[in-house]
Amino acid sequence: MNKTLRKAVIAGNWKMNKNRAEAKALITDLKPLVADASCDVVICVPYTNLETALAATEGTNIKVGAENCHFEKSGAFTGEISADMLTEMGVEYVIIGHSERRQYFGETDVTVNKRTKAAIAAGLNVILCVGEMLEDRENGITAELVAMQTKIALKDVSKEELKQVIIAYEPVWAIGTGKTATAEQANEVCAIIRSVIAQMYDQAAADAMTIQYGGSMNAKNAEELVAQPDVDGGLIGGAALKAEDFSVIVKAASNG
Ligand SMILES: O=C(CO)COP(=O)(O)O
Repeated sequence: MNKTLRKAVIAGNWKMNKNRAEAKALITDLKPLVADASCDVVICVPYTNLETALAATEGTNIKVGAENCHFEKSGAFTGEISADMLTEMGVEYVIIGHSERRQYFGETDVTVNKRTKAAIAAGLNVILCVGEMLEDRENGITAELVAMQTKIALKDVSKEELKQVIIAYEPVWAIGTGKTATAEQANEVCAIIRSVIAQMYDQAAADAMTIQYGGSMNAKNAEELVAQPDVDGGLIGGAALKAEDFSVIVKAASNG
């Protein structure tokens, strides 16, 4: 399996953090620090910061993403945002199926699949999140669960469309807890996801698939994680809110 076949992607997930002034300041600090990155750099920000982030990153190597989108094109869906609304603004990425959406907002594998397909159809790049809860890991069903999440999320997504998808493996027990998966654990599950892609599509598609790790990745542990053969970068929460820390992770992925 040749890691050089795919590009590492470091994506920040700001979650529900930063007002517009803070967003602008963070991006201003970040720009020079990641300007020479050889991996892709993405920041996924709250809807209210998208316009600010797009303006602040113009002409740079930093791409902008949203943290979710709805599966319908328009209609009576109070509080939702469609994929077309995002692309119209110039947004290029969207996170779909984050565990916080699944845990707190009733997101299911089926709605993750619908949102993934809608985002792809609109031309967005999808960061598709999968990952087990601590209980699942303790019950020894991590591989089965993550395989199922991946298969349902990608139902009816063609091999061509798959090029618009990045998968983020985020063990729920490692998110925001300071408890990182070991490099071996992260690599093991990323490799399982890759084998699911090989089964669903083919080996070439699996080899080309960017699979990130996410969950308490920080400036200290990033290097070891992104050096793993099946880990192609990361989806970063807390550490993405600090320009210096995020840039250290970007540098680690540029070398890894
Ligand atoms: O959920 C995450 C990224 O989507 C990870 O969050 P933390 O890096 O804060 O653990």
